[in-house]
Amino acid sequence: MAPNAEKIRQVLMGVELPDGGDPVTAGLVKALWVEAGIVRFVLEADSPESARTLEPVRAECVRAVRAMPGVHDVSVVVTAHANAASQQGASRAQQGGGEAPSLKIGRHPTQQDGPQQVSGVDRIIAVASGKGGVGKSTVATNLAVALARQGRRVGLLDADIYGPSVPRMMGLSGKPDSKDGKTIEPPHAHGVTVMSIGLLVEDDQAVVWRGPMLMGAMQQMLGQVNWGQLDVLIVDLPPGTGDVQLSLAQRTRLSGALVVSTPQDVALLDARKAIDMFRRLGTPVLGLIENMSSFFCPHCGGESHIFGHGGVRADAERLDLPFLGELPLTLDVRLAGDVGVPIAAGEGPEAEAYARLASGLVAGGVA
Ligand SMILES: Nc1ncnc2c1ncn2[C@@H]1O[C@H](COP(=O)(O)OP(=O)(O)OP(=O)(O)O)[C@@H](O)[C@H]1O
Repeated sequence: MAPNAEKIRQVLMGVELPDGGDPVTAGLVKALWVEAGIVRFVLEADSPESARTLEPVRAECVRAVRAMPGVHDVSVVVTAHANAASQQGASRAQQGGGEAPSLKIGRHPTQQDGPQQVSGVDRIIAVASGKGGVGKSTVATNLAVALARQGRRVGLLDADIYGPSVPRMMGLSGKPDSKDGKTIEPPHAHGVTVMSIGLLVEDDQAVVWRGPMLMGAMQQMLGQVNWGQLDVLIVDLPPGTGDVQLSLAQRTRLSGALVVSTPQDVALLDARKAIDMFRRLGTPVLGLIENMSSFFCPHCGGESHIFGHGGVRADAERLDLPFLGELPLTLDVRLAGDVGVPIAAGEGPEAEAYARLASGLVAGGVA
């Protein structure tokens, strides 16, 4: 069985620091993330100088965690403390050595007063989920395509820092261009203008970003990308209630959020946390969507409810929120996502389900 975060911490307490003690007790282990045998964390040093001395510790941490039964992938990155980096940046700026505007993603954010409108974009809808893997990116992608098929001018921003899957689902790869060195030209696919953190950084780079860098990256993807004129920008958020969600809701004028969940109790529990977060942030929750609602066996045609059924509708009623529909669990949806042609771009019952979802949002004036 794969170990949990607590077990990983215990093992890391056996790793020795050069001047004695261990990285956990010394408070160096940050952003520990464990899922299905994959372990990622940051060793955060006080300064760039001490970060350089931590390489042997990093290697030892990787070795120790990798030796644990059930672990099959370990990634550990050493960073210097965010405050140390920003203090250095500030002092450079004071000395007249401030950085030129750059397209490098992951810089610290600039100051702004309250939530901002994104130039040329009429509405921004965040697609959120409490739990990972419930199909949030699938819904965001297909909804964007379905809206575009109904004649809306649609953008899709993949802000899922920890698992950007929109490029694959939309069939996109390669770094986007910049004509003037200041603005990023986003690619287009299936009638949708798309930008993803996954198109801008190496696979494992953004995973180690902390709050300010995430905020900076979000600000750049909204403000430095040439979105053109859009009726609606769909933002695929990371799962949960972290820095990206907070930063987006506080810094950008959102029309609202759609919350995707499977009908399972564990997913619903997390979805309620996401709903609560949006309510506290003053972001309207536009409605709840039940994904993987029913499964139709391709062999016998029988219907089964693998993750239960109706739980999201019941929650929507209880929380007095709109229930926007049920989307089936089908092999074709998964295959379509894997080959980069979203199911909503074709014909059939799944595409019709997305078309209904899209027309409901258009009719309601939110998309
Ligand atoms: N209705 C569905 N039917 C079949 N497969 C689905 C369905 N919805 C999602 N999937 C598949 O489930 C997997 C996870 O979906 P997806 O990446 O959209 O989830 P997510 O909630 O965005 O995950 P995370 O945010 O944790 O990366 C993908 O392989 C996707 O193709």
